[in-house]
Amino acid sequence: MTRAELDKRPADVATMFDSIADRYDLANDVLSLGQDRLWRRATVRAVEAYSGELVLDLAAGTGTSSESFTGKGARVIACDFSQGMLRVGAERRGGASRRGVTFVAGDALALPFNDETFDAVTISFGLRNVHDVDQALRELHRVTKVGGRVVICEFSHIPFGALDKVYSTYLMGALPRVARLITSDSAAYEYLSESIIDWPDQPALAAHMQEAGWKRVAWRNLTFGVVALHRGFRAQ
Ligand SMILES: C[S@@+](CC[C@H](N)C(=O)[O-])C[C@H]1O[C@@H](n2cnc3c(N)ncnc32)[C@H](O)[C@@H]1O
Repeated sequence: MTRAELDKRPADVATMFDSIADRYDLANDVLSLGQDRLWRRATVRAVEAYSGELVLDLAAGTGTSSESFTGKGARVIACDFSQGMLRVGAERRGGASRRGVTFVAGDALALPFNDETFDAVTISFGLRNVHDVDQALRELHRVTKVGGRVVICEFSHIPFGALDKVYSTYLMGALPRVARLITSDSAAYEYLSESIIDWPDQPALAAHMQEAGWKRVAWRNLTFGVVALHRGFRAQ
């Protein structure tokens, strides 16, 4: 069985993602009923990276989203601590540095970048898996230039009781069973469901961001709040 527990020990999380790396993107499409593509497009629009800008895509995994940030000429550093996810990403692109995206191994809790390096930092479906969320938010703030922005795309909570109940039933019942058919590893997806249910809601995550130093924090819900996009700015 390959799964992390909710204490999210870094070695367990990295091993779990190593083990599902090959079929990770296919599983996303199926389990989200294709919604993941809409969520990724919304994230790219929120980051709005322009030519000459440098973007950090943290917990980039196989780099599924990373290349879309280069659309207007920005360069992207895709950083992750799972060697398996990085390997699959680099193999698919024919190298670790291609078409404006460079893969770099690194831990969100101690990023291998100087202060004020990036114009924009973003993390999609990664923050929930990090052992110390507040430390990761501080590290993202540290490596962002003054005036730069953060965009966090993460599973969240549906603010309507009845709909949230239906969604929780899907998460705990059907999702791990379908995932087993695709990845032969339902354990990693049981962790996914539990970690989503355990994750702070939209206002609580915004409060964590403010504590880490981010200003003008705001969010918007996607697919009724299944996913939320949080944004903030570095002021000093
Ligand atoms: C669900 S995947 C998301 C991948 C990608 N961002 C996407 O949207 O498909 C979560 C990723 O977070 C990475 N991760 C978790 N904790 C991390 C940490 N402390 N430092 C760097 N990456 C981490 C995992 O290795 C995994 O690739």
